Amino acid sequence: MKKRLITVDIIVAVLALICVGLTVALGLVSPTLFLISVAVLSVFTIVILLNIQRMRRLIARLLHGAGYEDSSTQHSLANLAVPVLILSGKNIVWYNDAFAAGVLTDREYYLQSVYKAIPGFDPEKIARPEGQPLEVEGRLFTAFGSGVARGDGLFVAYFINDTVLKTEAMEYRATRPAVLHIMVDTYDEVLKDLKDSEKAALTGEIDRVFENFIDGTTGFLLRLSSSRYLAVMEERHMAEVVAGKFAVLDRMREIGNENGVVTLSIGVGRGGATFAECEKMARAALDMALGRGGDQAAVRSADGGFEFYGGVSRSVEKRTKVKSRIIANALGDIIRQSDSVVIMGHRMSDLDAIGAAIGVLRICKIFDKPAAVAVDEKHTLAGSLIDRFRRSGLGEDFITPAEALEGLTRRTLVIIVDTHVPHLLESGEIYRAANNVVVIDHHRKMVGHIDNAVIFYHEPYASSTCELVAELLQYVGEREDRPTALESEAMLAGIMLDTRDFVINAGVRTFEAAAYLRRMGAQTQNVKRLFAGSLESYTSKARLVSEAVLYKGCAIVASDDVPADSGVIVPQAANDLLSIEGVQASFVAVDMGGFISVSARSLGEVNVQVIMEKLGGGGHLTMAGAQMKDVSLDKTKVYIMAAIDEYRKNQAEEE
Ligand SMILES: Nc1ncnc2c1ncn2[C@@H]1O[C@H](COP(=O)(O)O[C@H]2[C@@H](O)[C@H](n3cnc4c(N)ncnc43)O[C@@H]2COP(=O)(O)O)[C@@H](O)[C@H]1O
Ligand SMILES: [Mn+2]
Repeated sequence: MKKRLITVDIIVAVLALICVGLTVALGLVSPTLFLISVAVLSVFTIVILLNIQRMRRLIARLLHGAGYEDSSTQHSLANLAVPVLILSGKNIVWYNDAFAAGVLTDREYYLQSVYKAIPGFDPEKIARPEGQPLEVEGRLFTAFGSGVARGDGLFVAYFINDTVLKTEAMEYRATRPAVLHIMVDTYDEVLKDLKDSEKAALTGEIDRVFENFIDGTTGFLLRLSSSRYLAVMEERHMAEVVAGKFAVLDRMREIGNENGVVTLSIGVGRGGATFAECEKMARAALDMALGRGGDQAAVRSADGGFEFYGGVSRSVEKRTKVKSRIIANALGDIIRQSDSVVIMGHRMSDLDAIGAAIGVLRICKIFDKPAAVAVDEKHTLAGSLIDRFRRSGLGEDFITPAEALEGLTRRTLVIIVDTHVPHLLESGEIYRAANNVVVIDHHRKMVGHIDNAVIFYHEPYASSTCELVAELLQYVGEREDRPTALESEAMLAGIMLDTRDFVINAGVRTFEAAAYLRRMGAQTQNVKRLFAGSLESYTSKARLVSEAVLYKGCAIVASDDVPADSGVIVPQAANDLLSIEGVQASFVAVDMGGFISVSARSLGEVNVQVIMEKLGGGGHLTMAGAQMKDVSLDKTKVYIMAAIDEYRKNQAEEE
């Protein structure tokens, strides 16, 4: 077909050249005849131009073959109510009346390029079983076709007008419900000690922000209590709220007084099949937002995934001693009802995990229950603490996970400390084999957390798990049931680790817990000794610190120059880097042989949790980490820098 087109083009060009040549020759022989022939030529050209569409149609008929004319195929396609188009290569050579009336309606398109006539037209996509969605003249079609997708063969395309179906489907999706559970985190704090008129002015400001938030939508917002709201909005508006990264969090944070700023926690359920399902998802999402420290939005989608927005401010301590007392009573009851207790922390346990486990062990001893701490002593960062207990004749308190598993019965209680996600446990097998599980943890809520615990004591506002356990100890047993000095020092070590010696996250309750442990005989100099390392590890740590480069207020180290058993020197180097002037956050990445481990720290101005989440890790605002497989150190450094870039960009936008 292409060849035929070229032949026609050549013949037309040759004839035109002959005409021009003859006219010129005539002009040389007779100027009068020349003028006549020019006039005839002009009239001829005008006639051709006036009939160009008819000629195109004629040529098109010639091109798609005389055999096709008047054929039964042609008649069946011509009369078909479905718009049909025939192409030769990229050129439109035929279409039926339904196509002219319903697809390209403005003029004729014979011998025109289909790509110009129908932008986006793709023969390969059209030939797929699901066809190609196309928009032509404001109408929506799905085009199906067959034939030679490219080249010079014939290609037949059918156009199904599904404008109504698609617009209604879009409208259906855009009007799906999204449910939002909203909590004003700091309501009581900011209103504390205010005069009635001041309270009215401040709550008026809060209401105005909420009104502006919902007014731009077709949804509604209901106040459930002074600090709790429920909103329902259409998916089209929810998508805008998400695209705007929940700007309402920032608007609200602009309100405040000397007591603090107003922060929100928002849980969103979207994509559920019913209102009830979305509401349930929203509740779970709010739980997650609060569990991560508040001042953020958590969005739960139908596939069970979470997305988080915000979370830039420091969390406000929101705990009550009443809750501690209730938990202590409930824990006492369940320990009493069990035959034995196994306590375990997270993998690569540290002083907070083992310190808290030792505290819980004391609670079990108060109730006279056989109990032990399951720990993998080959992979622990709390070796100095466990050794100290062994040297004091208390080695039997520590057993291997395999031994614990062997002794597990239906009535064994498993108490998990310092983590709340199954994949970080010292032993997933012990957890899975347990009938009764209790969780005590202070980490920000993570996706996929343990959901079958009889007691889930989760306090993201606590500095450490040891702080929580030290409080529980004060409410169990009789007056004389007290932790020993050795146990108190173990718990104080956990608090000092997670607060970096009371610098980070140390609230009133932290100091109260520390004071209690001091009263129980804990000596800080003994605790400090648990942190002491060898000269070799000190030198390695100093080397790591010296390799730091500064980038956008952050110190970054990427090194393979660490001893095989580098243990605590990596997090310690990250801690030390924060003492350098101008460093707001530190990131130390090392090759652990098989994977890259990153320790990230900040003093609170930078949320390292958000940055580490971009690398697949997590943690807290001031202390986070990530582990990466199949990636080089250099690449890790690039990823860290990119995550810092994005964080700084978001920070700048929020300011
Ligand atoms: N992949 C991850 N997902 C979620 N959360 C993660 C992930 N990887 C790490 N995290 C959390 O991030 C923080 C920080 O972890 P880190 O490894 O950098 O630091 C922990 C210990 O290695 C470190 N540590 C232990 N002993 C000492 C010591 N003697 N001196 C200094 N530092 C030490 O302290 C961190 C303790 O963290 P904790 O268990 O959370 O209390 C951490 O939360 C990870 O869970
Ligand atoms: Mn820990």
